[in-house]
Amino acid sequence: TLYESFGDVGNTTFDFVIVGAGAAGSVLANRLSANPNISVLLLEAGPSNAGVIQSIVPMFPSQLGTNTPWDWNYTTTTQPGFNGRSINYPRGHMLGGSTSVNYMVYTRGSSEEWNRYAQLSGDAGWNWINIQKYILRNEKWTAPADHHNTAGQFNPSVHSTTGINSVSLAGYPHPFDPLIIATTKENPGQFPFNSDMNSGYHLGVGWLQSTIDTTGQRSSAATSYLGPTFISRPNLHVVVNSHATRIIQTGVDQGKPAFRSVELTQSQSGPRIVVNATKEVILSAGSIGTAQILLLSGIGDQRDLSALGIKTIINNPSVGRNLSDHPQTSPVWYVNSTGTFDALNRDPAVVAADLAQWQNQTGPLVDSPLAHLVWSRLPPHSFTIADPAAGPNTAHYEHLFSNGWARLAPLPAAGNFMSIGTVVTVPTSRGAVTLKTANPFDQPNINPNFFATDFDLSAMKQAITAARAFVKAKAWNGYIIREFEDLAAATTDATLTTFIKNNAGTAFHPVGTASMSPQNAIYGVVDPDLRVKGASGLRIADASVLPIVPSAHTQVPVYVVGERASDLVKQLYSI
Ligand SMILES: Cc1cc2nc3c(=O)[nH]c(=O)nc-3n(C[C@H](O)[C@H](O)[C@H](O)COP(=O)(O)OP(=O)(O)OC[C@H]3O[C@@H](n4cnc5c(N)ncnc54)[C@H](O)[C@@H]3O)c2cc1C
Repeated sequence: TLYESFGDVGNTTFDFVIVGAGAAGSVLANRLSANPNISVLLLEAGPSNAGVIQSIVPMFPSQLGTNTPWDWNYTTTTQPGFNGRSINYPRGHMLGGSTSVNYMVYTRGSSEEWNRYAQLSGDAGWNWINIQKYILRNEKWTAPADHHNTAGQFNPSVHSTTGINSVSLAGYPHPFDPLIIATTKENPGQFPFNSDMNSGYHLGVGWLQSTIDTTGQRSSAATSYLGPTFISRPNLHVVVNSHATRIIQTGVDQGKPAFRSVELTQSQSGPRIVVNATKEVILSAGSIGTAQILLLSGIGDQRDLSALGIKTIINNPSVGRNLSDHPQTSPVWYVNSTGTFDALNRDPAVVAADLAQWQNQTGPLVDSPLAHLVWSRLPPHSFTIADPAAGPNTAHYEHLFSNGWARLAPLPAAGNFMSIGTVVTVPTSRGAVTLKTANPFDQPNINPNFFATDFDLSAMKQAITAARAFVKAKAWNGYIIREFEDLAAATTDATLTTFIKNNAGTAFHPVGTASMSPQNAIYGVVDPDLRVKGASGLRIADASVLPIVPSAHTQVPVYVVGERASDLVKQLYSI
């Protein structure tokens, strides 16, 4: 049942209390409440997703960001690697969390990535073979909105049609689709075609798969795992506009502090309410939210906490540290086409016409602003550090094609564009989330520490050079007019560095602030079963537990975390 007001729930004790209704929290709420004898409270700080058209229409994620009620409106600390800029750092603030605001790219990562998670956590349960069942439970492969012939655009044998979260190929063609495919034929050495990058082998150029359903609507954790048949369960209580301010020690179990209470409020100045879990509290507030709640609750680096007057209950310096995220830049080209989505961003009449088509499940709005993806490796001798990729078949960088101007900076008044989002997917820089104050409503300090290492900047330069090589293929003659001015000015190593530092931002994939580590490791925040080290009754399931950012967009990995966490909890309590 969905509640706007906590007072309507009529109870303060549940089997499980889950904080955060994002990619992982929604999965746990669904899977644990499948047993009608188990009561679950799911707290979400943001509003409901119901009727939010900007979230439902796949083409509109750029309307869900900073200065909207659906974003946390975070900014980073000043980033030396970005010429001292501080950037907006979007995180979803609504039911479904960031899956309600994201760009819907569906990528599982390489098999090597998961095998590395198994190695880093000391638990084979996280390896590629063993997580397959969670991928299959999550994914519901569906026909794209235009029902075009998809033969050769994906490999049906690696997909599931029986899961819960819709995934499809693009439902509207882009003018450059044939040019991208022609490039893979012209230059298969550098840009080989990959018929399905979600098979465990992701290198190459492939058709984009997105969490969009067959009617051309976003499929999020809210529309799938918290869809009408699930959210109406009487034993599942979902309360929106509920900000968890801290977790509270409730006793000591076998020498460990137990945390089975959560304090929340429905407005900054409103009363604080305490809710209790008879079994567990599960934090799923994301890489920023979970770290902040732990620190506010006295779980963190004692030196930092005492400086803010917070009593330390578990002294663990790993909390909030080890933040890793993907840096991204957007090289842009002028193109000889009126079939880009730039007109949509200039002319309200085009928006109205496209929306009318979308109501009939057709037209350009049934897709996200992204198209094909390319996953590539740097040449073997182009870097001197140990290979930061999970293995020889894991990409160092990614290209994302967009059929228009895809920068956050304002669209120029004239011109048609193509963007190639360029992402370093194995960054070696590490940052941190720390508290600014002890007030739960003050933003924490968020420092992704972008381009803190030479490798990360060098990889970005090489990735942009590769994007330029891609559009040099003959297939693009007559389509590409020229590079956008700032890219065209980046002709030397120094000017390319300036271009990158002035333009780079986040690819929105922070992880690692409550990392899992082997059972007895003295670093890390959770054990491989995702229980908080040194605590009782407290688990974490969200992006924060991933020890390294995967060479992938992160929603699928986090859905897997949610599914596996659900299994581990159900097994432990025989439910
Ligand atoms: C703009 C954007 C674009 C992205 N694009 C893609 C993409 O195309 N493909 C992809 O795979 N991934 C993408 N991602 C990343 C992906 O969505 C996230 O990795 C994933 O959703 C993380 O899941 P999570 O459960 O850790 O956190 P979230 O999904 O962010 O959920 C956390 C939830 O906890 C709530 N919360 C936080 N603090 C509190 C509190 N104190 N009290 C109560 N509730 C709280 C939040 O409001 C939120 O609902 C994108 C993310 C963003 C922001």
